[in-house]
Amino acid sequence: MEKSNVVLHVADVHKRFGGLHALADIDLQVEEGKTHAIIGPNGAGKSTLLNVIIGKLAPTSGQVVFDGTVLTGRKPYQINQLGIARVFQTPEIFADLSVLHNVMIPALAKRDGMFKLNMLRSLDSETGIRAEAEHMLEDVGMITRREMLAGSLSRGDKRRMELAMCLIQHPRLLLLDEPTAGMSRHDTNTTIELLKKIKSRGMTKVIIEHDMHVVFSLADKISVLAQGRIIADGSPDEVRGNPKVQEAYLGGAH
Ligand SMILES: Nc1ncnc2c1ncn2[C@@H]1O[C@H](COP(=O)(O)OP(=O)(O)OP(=O)(O)O)[C@@H](O)[C@H]1O
Repeated sequence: MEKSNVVLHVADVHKRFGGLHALADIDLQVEEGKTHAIIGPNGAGKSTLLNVIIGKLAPTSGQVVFDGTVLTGRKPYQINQLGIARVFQTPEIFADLSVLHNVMIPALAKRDGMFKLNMLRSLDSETGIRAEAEHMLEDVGMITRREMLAGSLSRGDKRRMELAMCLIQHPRLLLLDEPTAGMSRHDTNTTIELLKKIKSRGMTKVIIEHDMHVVFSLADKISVLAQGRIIADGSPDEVRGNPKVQEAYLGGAH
């Protein structure tokens, strides 16, 4: 029996790419309202695991269960509709549209069941969703940039906009793939504060991150992947003191 506060359960997942066992025996339980970090050296399998969760990759065996619903076999947009949003390592945005319109599109897509091209024509008449998008942009500190073209934003601002694009969907689970990659220390700290603010609202988060400052600032629980296996699982203090983790990092690229 699964504990009732487990909202995401990756159960006995394996993923093979030909002869490569990229994920082996993965059992991961993410509790409601917590921030769960997945860390590990380069090539450990972190992105593969995230892609299995969001339905971009099918596991070779095992399954992913979200709030009692089996995700395995569903398409990424169906998984998104169940309340899982992902902030990508490389933001997926409409470069030629304004920041405000970019944030409105996921809300329209959620309301209508999927993205349709004719949504782009009706953006200006959607006053309710516009107001909500403005609210989200206030939240992420981007309201003054709402009329800028998304393609002209700095990398840090693109990521903030993308976070607003996720938040407007009111996901139950937010997946963050290296949310501070390529950011300056100042932008990284602003993002940490922003993510802490979201945490205080009770949203569950799974975060993949290389920057240990970010991981230890945010995570309630950490799972450490090395060569496709979870080698340690626990609170930040437990993981920090674990000799297997130190060995994996010393032996790896970090
Ligand atoms: N589509 C694929 N086909 C074949 N091998 C793949 C594929 N995707 C990933 N791999 C391999 O699977 C292993 C895990 O890769 P993955 O990208 O999940 O690691 P990661 O922990 O996210 O690494 P990084 O920190 O460098 O992003 C690597 O050896 C990688 O080369």
